Amino acid sequence: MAVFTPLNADQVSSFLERYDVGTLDKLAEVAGGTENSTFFVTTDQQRMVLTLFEQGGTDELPFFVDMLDFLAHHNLPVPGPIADRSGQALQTLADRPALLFPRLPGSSPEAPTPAQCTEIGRFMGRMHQISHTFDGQRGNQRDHHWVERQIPRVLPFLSTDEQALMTRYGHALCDRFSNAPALPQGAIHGDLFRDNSLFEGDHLGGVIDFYNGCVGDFIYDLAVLVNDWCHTEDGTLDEVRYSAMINAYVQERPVTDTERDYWHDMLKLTALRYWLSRLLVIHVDQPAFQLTPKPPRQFLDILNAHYATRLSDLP
Ligand SMILES: Nc1ncnc2c1ncn2[C@@H]1O[C@H](COP(=O)(O)OP(=O)(O)O)[C@@H](O)[C@H]1O
Ligand SMILES: N[C@@H](CCOP(=O)(O)O)C(=O)O
Repeated sequence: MAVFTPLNADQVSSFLERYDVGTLDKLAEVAGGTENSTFFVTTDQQRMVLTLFEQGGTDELPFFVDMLDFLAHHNLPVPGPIADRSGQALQTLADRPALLFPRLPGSSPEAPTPAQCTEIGRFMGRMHQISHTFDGQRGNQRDHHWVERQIPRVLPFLSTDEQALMTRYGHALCDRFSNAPALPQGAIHGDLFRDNSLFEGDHLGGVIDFYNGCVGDFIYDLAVLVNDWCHTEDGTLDEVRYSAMINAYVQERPVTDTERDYWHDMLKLTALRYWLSRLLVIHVDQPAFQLTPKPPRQFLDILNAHYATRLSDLP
């Protein structure tokens, strides 16, 4: 997908005059964006990314700015938004809210190595370890309450077998989490798929796309990570990647007994969350822009894999 709102070099040059970042050398549209318009901006001083926000709900942008600032100040490899000369990060450009970020190095892994799984597990453990002190407020918009509300919206589009599975799994999981004690919480990424990470070899260059970021259950974040990073093409789960990831995670943030108790159901709940969100994009809440939809089936396979084979417990 190309950008939704094109910009020319004059517009960006005068935009950059608000900042202390040098003068424009090169402007390039980023083809891979799915929700926003993204540009690589290079000046005589630095490499940056400019994002124009195309979706509604921009009143939540200050939360994302605060969260990224917080994480960047704790030396995590995330793009802390660049502020203008008056200290303001959030701007307007071409009638869209706009943010300028440092451009982080690397590319997203397709088949992560165990060493990359160790790195990303360590990143998430460190992020969670510090993030219980983050005081921003935004609840998890894709938790079990959301799952429960969305199930009836997609059922009409499923086969009889899939309807039965979604109803059975959905009710069991939502029931379990509705009656759960409070799980440890803090700032979480909420969508740390491989395509939101950048690696140079086995070194983590950075983590991007925090727009599902919120204050939520730490093991929700970890389960999203495991489901995307540790499944193979045929939907089976790779124990080598999994062990590398969770062992690195618990070295940074030890988990509690309650988290261990809920872990396997959290893996299932988050698989169901993506089966649902991908179905919604195709059948119910089609985006304003034409996108190539991601396959919902992948997450049904992961969900079934969790019911068929229990991964090892959290250390
Ligand atoms: N800070 C960054 N550093 C390097 N590349 C980035 C950065 N932010 C975004 N990108 C690149 O831009 C692409 C689209 O950005 P993303 O925030 O994921 O947009 P969208 O929300 O539209 O999917 C990413 O896949 C990545 O290649
Ligand atoms: N990583 C997700 C896309 C983002 O999820 P959403 O619920 O914010 O649409 C995926 O691969 O489906």
